[in-house]
Amino acid sequence: MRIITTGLCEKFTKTKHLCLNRLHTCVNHYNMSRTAGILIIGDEILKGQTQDTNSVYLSQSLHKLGVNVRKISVIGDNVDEIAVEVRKFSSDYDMVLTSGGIGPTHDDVTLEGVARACDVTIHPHPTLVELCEKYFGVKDLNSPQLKLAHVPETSQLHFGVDPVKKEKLKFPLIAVNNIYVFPGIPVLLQRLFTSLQHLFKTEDKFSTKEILVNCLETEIAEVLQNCVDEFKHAGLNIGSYPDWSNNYYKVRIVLESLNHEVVDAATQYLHMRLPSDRILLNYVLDPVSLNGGDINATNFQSMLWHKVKSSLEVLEETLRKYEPHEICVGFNGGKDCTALLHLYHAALCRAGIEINPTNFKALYIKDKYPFEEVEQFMESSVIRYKFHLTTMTGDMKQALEALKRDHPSIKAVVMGTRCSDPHSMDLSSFTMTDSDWPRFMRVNPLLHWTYHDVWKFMRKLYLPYCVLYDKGYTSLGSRDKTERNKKLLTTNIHGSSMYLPAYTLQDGDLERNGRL
Ligand SMILES: Cc1cc2nc3c(=O)[nH]c(=O)nc-3n(C[C@H](O)[C@H](O)[C@H](O)COP(=O)(O)O)c2cc1C
Ligand SMILES: Nc1ncnc2c1ncn2[C@@H]1O[C@H](COP(=O)(O)OP(=O)(O)OP(=O)(O)O)[C@@H](O)[C@H]1O
Ligand SMILES: [Co+2]
Ligand SMILES: [K+]
Ligand SMILES: [Mg+2]
Repeated sequence: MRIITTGLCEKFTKTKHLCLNRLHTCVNHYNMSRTAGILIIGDEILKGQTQDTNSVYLSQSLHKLGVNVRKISVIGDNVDEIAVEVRKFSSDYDMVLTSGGIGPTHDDVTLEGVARACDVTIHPHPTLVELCEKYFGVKDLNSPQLKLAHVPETSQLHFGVDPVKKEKLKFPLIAVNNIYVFPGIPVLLQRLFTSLQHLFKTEDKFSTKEILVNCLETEIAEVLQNCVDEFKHAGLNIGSYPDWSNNYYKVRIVLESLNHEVVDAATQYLHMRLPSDRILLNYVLDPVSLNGGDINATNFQSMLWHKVKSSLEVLEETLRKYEPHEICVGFNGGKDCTALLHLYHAALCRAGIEINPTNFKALYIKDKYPFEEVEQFMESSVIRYKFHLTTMTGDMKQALEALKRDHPSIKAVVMGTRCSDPHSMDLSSFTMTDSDWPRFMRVNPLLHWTYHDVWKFMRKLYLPYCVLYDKGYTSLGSRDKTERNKKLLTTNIHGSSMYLPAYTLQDGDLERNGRL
């Protein structure tokens, strides 16, 4: 390997360093980027009374600007502790960003801490005094209003310009050496940061690639370690993040470097060594935003496409017969209504109906012992699809009576019932409820779908579904009356028993095996 030792890397003039030839990669390029430390200050955060969002905002924003955030620290409103931490951060990192503690009350001591860290005193800054006097109409230097004008002697004031309105902001960001003192109020902090990005911006940009794998972390740890070793001089950062809630992958591998060639090479390295059938290549992060555009002939085998088309026709007919606010989807987090919900959303989009909680409604009849996982999934579905969920409790008939009474505009319930469900053989696409039931039109677009059709549809489109279906459940009722399907019980390579996911069930007729 040829080693260039002459001169400085064109990108990094900070330190003289070696460049390894092949990838033109600098030893520890990654670690040589501009570094930052973030200090979150406030007793309320340590007590858990306020949730800190500023560190998330700052670290994301700095990362986008090519800054390597090395540490986030949370400390209380204590001058000594602030001074110690600021001093350490200031010498350890290229820049320090603090949040909080610059208000007018006794517990706002950040600027005092910063002054002490820099061995300077606090004084009233003429520009700030003038600003505060104008803003608050108070002239007394000892007033709380003018406390805001007392800053470390060597402070620099940075006046930002609103990137949209192009107006100069009223209050500046206070900086002492490499320490930037932000207010704790998130909107103020964000406004200041966006208006002063140039202070933090670097020449660098992180290049990032993701590999999603459907393996356990234990199964890929060795390959990842080999990759780390292989690229250890190339300035590569690899993260492995398990996701327990995703239905399609178990681990997200993130590769990152300031040199995109390193990321490309490492990605290729991993693609060659990870089990290829476990790597997700076309994962769709947000199937909902496709507005049903993914529901087309190319995505499905012809038999299933035929059924999908018929179901959409039933939904189109429903939308001709009823106003959107007269329709709701019977949604209990089960697999059939999850597929249905997506189809109905697509039908609304295709009909040019705006997606909002008035036009898109669902009904949940909650029984006494719901699975927590089901309810979590339902909550995330509400956010994902932006529908209004009406929740009714009690026995199903009573709940439907209450629905009639409390929501008289609802005339039709779209359901995920299939012919193979109990008592469902003779249903049609449009069947009124039985005479001894509260009267609603039951719309059944999925009647002719099989168990496997539902899974093929959902998994092809990467629709999220309730995690219980990945843990051996194949049909869901209440918690006290639902078990995993024994047909999915198997033994893993280490000899312990485990359940396979619902979509692997061979015989669809056995889907209700776990229903007691
Ligand atoms: C909106 C709605 C209308 C229903 N109408 C009837 C009905 O008319 N006759 C009936 O026997 N069951 C009716 N049911 C009950 C369902 O057929 C079924 O028993 C129930 O959804 C429980 O299904 P599961 O056993 O698969 O969980 C209705 C359910 C809902 C949500
Ligand atoms: N408690 C409920 N609240 C609202 N709708 C319901 C409820 N129970 C059933 N439904 C409607 O009836 C349909 C048929 O119920 P079923 O339990 O067979 O299907 P699922 O819950 O979608 O899936 P799974 O068969 O896996 O449980 C559902 O798809 C849904 O539209
Ligand atoms: Co170099
Ligand atoms: K990890
Ligand atoms: Mg169910």
